Amino acid sequence: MKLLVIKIATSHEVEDALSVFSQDNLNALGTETRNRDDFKKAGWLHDSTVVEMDDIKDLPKDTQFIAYFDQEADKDELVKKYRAKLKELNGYGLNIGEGNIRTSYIADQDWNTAWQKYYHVIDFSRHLAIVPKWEHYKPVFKDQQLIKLDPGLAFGTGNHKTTQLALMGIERAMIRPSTVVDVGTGSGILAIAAAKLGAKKILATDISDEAVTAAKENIALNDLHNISVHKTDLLADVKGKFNIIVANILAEILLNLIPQLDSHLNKNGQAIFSGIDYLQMPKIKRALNANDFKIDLSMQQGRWVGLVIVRKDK
Ligand SMILES: C[S@@+](CC[C@H](N)C(=O)[O-])C[C@H]1O[C@@H](n2cnc3c(N)ncnc32)[C@H](O)[C@@H]1O
Repeated sequence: MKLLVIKIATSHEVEDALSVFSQDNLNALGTETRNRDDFKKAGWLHDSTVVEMDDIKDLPKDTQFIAYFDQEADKDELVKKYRAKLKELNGYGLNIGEGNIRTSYIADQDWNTAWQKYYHVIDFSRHLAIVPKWEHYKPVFKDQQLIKLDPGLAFGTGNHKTTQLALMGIERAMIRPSTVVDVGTGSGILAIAAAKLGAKKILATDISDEAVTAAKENIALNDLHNISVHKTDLLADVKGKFNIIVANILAEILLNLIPQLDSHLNKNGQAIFSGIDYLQMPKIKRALNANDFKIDLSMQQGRWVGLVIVRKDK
């Protein structure tokens, strides 16, 4: 079966009115709105990352309103009714934006799993591959470690450059079985990677309830028993010292973590930072220097910087 899709380029001022009109007067099967502002804020609200606006397909100028109808519905009649409604709303002094209306047909799919087609195996490195839980993958090297993931649960699918820089940092830092704390664990991907690369004991922290739940589910999926998950702000309430501290969070938040490094890192401990926009590097360098740390290795992919950090006297 197919669905008729009507897309209107409009403004946020009329999205509620269009939604009520579609459902109450036109018997739409469903409606959806895509606001430019939501895309901008999404990263900050949910996982503190900057959303790359250029990467978003079909980014609306203001608001894109989408309504879905049965394929048998009269397309021309519906378009006519939407045009009249927009004219009416404009008459009330509301901004209706561009007001362009486009129609198309799409296959009626299982919406709960439709997003799965965007996630595939990431054959990341000699040592690591990230495998969505519904896919099968046979490594070429027998000892390549697989991180099984339900990527729908929280930030940390393995696709983002910042996660990949952090993974590279862990690979470099893990030269012996170590204790690790993963600050801002999201899906748990970095904690799981650390475990698979040979860490002894791992603590994963996150400020968000959703991330804590997601990380626990993904850890269970990988049948790992040496990772504990704790809800907290950075390293607040975390006791003890670690060989490795890894954190993939925005620079503004990493600046608050830097003063906590000394009391949570062993003598030869290393911190791995990712999620730093290259423009924020001077601030990070100043803060590290002021806290007696230095950069041992710097990696960059696009605008994102990842760091391996050690004490100055090392
Ligand atoms: C960019 S995601 C990183 C997820 C995963 N570690 C990865 O590398 O893909 C950042 C995570 O940090 C968490 N976070 C943000 N601020 C935090 C804070 N102050 N303390 C702990 N976690 C925080 C967010 O909830 C989110 O899960």
